[in-house]
Amino acid sequence: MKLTQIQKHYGKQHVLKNIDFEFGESQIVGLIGKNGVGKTTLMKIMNENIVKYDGTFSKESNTKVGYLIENPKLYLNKTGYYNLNFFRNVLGTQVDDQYINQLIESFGIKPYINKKVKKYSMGMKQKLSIAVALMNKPQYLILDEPTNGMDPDGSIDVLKTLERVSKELNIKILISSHKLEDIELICDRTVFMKDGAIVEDYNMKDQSTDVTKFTFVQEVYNEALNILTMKYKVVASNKQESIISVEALQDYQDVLKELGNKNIYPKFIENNKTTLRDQYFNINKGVEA
Ligand SMILES: Nc1ncnc2c1ncn2[C@@H]1O[C@H](COP(=O)(O)OP(=O)(O)OP(=O)(O)O)[C@@H](O)[C@H]1O
Repeated sequence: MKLTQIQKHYGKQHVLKNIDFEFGESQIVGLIGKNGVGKTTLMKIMNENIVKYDGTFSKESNTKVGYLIENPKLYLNKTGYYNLNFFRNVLGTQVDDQYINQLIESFGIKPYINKKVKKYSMGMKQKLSIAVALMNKPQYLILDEPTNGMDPDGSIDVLKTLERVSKELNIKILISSHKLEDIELICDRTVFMKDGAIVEDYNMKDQSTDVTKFTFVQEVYNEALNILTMKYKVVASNKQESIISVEALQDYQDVLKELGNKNIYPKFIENNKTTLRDQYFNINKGVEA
């Protein structure tokens, strides 16, 4: 699944600006940003709910996407099992009972699957809604703020369930949130949005590692990123500030040569430690979302 140079306008409002995004190796990607930065719009392009935009969105043939973007549509007067079965029939998917049972196991909803949904807690409803979103056996799942309005315990339960489901069913998940702690808990990569643009792409496995941070002039940023990505492990990249961090380098001779061959000379190079929280506060200038 790949988005290239996506632009979206609503009237005069420029809502998405030059978005490039690909899942790559990551299993769970967090999309973080304040209200109104364009997270939902981006997700609706990925589930093909929005089809009018500039740029390209492509996915491998036969790729299916499950999603939970707007409020879940569950039949509250019916049981959890009825809901799963109903949506299987509505969608006309070919999934068998074994798949439904696997969902029930993976989501840990067996103890109350035969109870009416109106008796469920918010977290239980949310887990059922996400199970419904997987009824088409997708390879990708897109979730817009799945823990919105939940207390911390409920949120952790839903997130840990998602982590398990992602592994057991081998599904890649994109999850938006404005809560940093949600993202830190389960995501292996975080994409930060600000004012309709992706301003940082952060590999969570590399949290707190030593990095070598390059600052460039804006004009060469894209080319510098290409060169560095080919030869080095890019840990974080910030297009807006034209900063690229790679896994710490002992000396800079080789990298300066690589860049110099293309007439690219960094403005600054420094060795640093970086964490998700640092990145987040850097982007939002110390203001919590
Ligand atoms: N259908 C629409 N028509 C006009 N403007 C829209 C429409 N949908 C979204 N917008 C505007 O586009 C901007 C981005 O909205 P979007 O819902 O994508 O942001 P978001 O990051 O998901 O925010 P939130 O966290 O509040 O859901 C907002 O200013 C919003 O008002």
